[in-house]
Amino acid sequence: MDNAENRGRQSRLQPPQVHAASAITGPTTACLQAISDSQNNARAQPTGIPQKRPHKGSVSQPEQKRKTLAEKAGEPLKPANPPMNGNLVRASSVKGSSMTSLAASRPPTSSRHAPPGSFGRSIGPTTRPTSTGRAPTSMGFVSPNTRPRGLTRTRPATSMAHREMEEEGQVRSGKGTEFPPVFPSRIPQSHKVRNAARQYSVISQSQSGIHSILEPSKCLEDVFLDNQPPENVQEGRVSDVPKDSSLPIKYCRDEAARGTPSQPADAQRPPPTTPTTPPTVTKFYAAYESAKAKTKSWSTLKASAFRNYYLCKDSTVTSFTVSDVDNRINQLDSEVKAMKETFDLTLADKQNMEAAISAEKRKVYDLEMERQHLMDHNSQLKGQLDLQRQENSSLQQEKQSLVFDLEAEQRRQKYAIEDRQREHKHEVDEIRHQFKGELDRLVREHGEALETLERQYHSKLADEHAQNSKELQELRSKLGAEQQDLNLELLKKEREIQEMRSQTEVLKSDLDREHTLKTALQQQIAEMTTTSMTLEERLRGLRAKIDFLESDNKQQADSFASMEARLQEALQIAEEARQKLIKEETERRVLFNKYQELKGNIRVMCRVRPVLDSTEGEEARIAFPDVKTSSQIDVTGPEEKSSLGAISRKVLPFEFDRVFDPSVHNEEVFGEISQLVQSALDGYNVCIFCYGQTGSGKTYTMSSADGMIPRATHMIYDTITKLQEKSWTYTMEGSFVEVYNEELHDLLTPGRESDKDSRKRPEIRHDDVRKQTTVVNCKTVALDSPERVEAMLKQAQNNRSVAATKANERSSRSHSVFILKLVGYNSATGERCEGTLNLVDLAGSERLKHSQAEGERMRETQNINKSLACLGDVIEALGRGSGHVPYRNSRLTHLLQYSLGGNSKTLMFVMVSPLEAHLKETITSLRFATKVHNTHIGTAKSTKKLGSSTPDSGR
Ligand SMILES: Nc1ncnc2c1ncn2[C@@H]1O[C@H](COP(=O)(O)OP(=O)(O)OP(=O)(O)O)[C@@H](O)[C@H]1O
Repeated sequence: MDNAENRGRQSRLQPPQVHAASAITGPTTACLQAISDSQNNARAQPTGIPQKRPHKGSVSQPEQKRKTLAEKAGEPLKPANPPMNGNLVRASSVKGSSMTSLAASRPPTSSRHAPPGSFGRSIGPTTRPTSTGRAPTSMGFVSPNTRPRGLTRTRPATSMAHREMEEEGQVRSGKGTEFPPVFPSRIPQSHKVRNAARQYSVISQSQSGIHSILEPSKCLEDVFLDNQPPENVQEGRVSDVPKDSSLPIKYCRDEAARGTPSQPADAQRPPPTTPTTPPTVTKFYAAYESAKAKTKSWSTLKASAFRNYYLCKDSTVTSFTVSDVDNRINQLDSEVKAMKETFDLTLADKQNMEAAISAEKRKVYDLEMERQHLMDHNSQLKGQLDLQRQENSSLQQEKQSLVFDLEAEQRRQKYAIEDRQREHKHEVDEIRHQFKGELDRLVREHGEALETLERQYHSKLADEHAQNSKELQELRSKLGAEQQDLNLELLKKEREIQEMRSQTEVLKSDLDREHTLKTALQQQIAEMTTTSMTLEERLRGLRAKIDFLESDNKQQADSFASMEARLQEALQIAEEARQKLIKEETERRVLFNKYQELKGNIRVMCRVRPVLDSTEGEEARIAFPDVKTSSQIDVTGPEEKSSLGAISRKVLPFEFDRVFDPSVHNEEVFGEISQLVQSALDGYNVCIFCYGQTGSGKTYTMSSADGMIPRATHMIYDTITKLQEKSWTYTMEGSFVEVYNEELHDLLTPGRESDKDSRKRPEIRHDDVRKQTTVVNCKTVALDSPERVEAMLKQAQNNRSVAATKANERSSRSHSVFILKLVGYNSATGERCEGTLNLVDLAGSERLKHSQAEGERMRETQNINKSLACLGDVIEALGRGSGHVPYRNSRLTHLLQYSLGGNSKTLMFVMVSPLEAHLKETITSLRFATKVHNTHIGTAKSTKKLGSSTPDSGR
């Protein structure tokens, strides 16, 4: 359609009559206005929807005679068909549904104005609320681009279609609801083609599922703008149009199409815009044009045959082709068949859609029911809430009233309490006042009574006091006299005690002196006895002389005087002799020490024990060749095999300070060491130790009943006793310790408590000034009698035995040291001396090389090896005169530090087993002893070397 033509036609449109317009209901007016706006604004916005058309197999129905606008206006208004409810509108957008089917499926009771809360309310054309925004509906008809509307404007029934078109524009022009084909003969070919194209599009799209209610409106708009629309087709929404609608707008169009004068509308309307032909339409237009050429004659014939309408003044039929009627009829029949098929398909679609609609309806119904149920529930809840609120408010009011009551009660109670307090205060004041008076009275009475009683008691007390004082005075005087007597007696006794003490002291000193003098006098007496005897002889001679000289007295007196002088001379000589003796004792000590030094500070002696019984095994070949000096021992060594296979045994000679054969007893042995014990008494540190393998006789030599220790102590007692004559007094203290695994243990502490508590373990302390060693945490026994020494040795032996029981042969694996401290004082000369005698029983030396011990035994062996090696190192260092002597390398040498060097004297006994089985150990011990012996200092023997071995005759 060209624009000029449209414009011309539109200009002929008459505005609706006022009365007719007034008869239109609100929505209809709004619909008209929307249509008008739509047409004026853009042709692309369709406003008309074709009326429901019957489709009963025929292509078209003969049109009813149309009434003019005036005729229509003259008719009474028919009641409008029920407006399309939401279901219908929604159904219009369902794929494949047609307007006819929609109209048919519309429920007869549906109302355009659905009740509030119904589903239709959300989409129906009801009056909108005066709001600027439109609430979205459940069906989603509201577009975000919805244009603003007037506040009071009624929503037209076709507004949905208009909005859809506004939103989607011409893009969706090819879509739409299927509607029956229209073949108006008065429609220009272009419109026919367009309608055919739309029809085709509708059919095809209905099958493809794309459908819209808007498209028919546009199609009709395109058609009816230029031509009269068929009856029952109304501009606007389908749902708004009744079946036999005769709305003024249609007649306006009719009038305009027929040229009936009408109100000029061009002045009020903007010129319509040229519609844009969609590409689909263009395509089908071309197809239709080609088909038109073929069916032109048929169309003409059809028009003449079926529709006299085509023979009107506007008819363009110019010729008729009669000869091809049958053919055309056949074609028509085929077309009709095709159309029938199309309608059948449409009907099927319709049924499908109806089923879908009914399903949706059910859903809607269910939703509606659910919503209704929810609303009911909500209303119930609301009711409950209201009830609760009412209850709450009533409770609040009740609470408020209670609060008021409570406050009032509190106030009342407060006032009552205050009143009570006041009353109580008054009462208390009154009572206090009364009691105060009463109290004052009672106090007064009490004071008076007290005063009376006090006076009475004072007088009584004064009497008693006087009496007591008198008695006390008497007693005091009595006690004073007694005390005085006692004091005097005490003083007397004290004086007597003092006198007794002084007398005792005097007697003691006299006794000492007498004791001293007694010895001297005994000598003097002896001398005097001799002298006396001589004198007696002389006296007898003198008596004879007296007898002879009886007559000569003077001669006798001279003789007595000379005798007196001789006696005095003898006494003087005795005193001089005593002084000389003391002096000689001191000189002896010096000379003895020098002698010991000349003999050497370290001496080595060898002792071979006897074979105890025959079960001990074969006896080794040990010889003692030097019978005179007894200083050599020859040991026949083990068998040796020469390169020629000859077996020989070497004789190994060893020479020491003294060698004791098995026949020598402890007494003789002690005779050799007694000089060293004397050195200890003289104030020297002496160390005597026994070295040798287990069972070689170390303990026997040292600690047996007649061993070195008891003999030394006995000798010391004897010497001390003798020295007392020379004004020497001695104190003697003994201690017995054991060195086991490089730890000191006290053998005199019962139970070995020191082993349990490390704080009580014996510790070595050296006094570098006095050159003395002290063992702290160690029991020291004052040995004031030989019995104490024996008891001490017994206890030490017991303790060591206990340990030996627990640790198996403990005595063989520990060093025992008997320490005897000797402190002497010479009261005559004031000399003082302090010496120590150490008697050491070393652990068995055989473990040095041949032990295969493990674990605890290995530790013991290592400690024994270490201590014995350290002892050898110390002795070697002393022999070399080394500035540093490694005393601290072992606990044993540390303990014996001041008994192994300096002015100390050391004696080593090397003990030898006589058995052949112990030969190796014997030779080892003798070699070690020789090494020590060769380190002698200041002795000629120290330079002695071992003599060459004399080969024994082979077997
Ligand atoms: N000169 C001797 N005369 C007689 N018997 C002796 C003599 N020497 C040792 N005996 C005996 O030999 C045995 C072993 O002696 P003793 O226990 O003194 O050896 P030991 O070297 O001290 O051993 P251990 O190292 O195990 O203490 C003892 O029975 C002892 O009485």
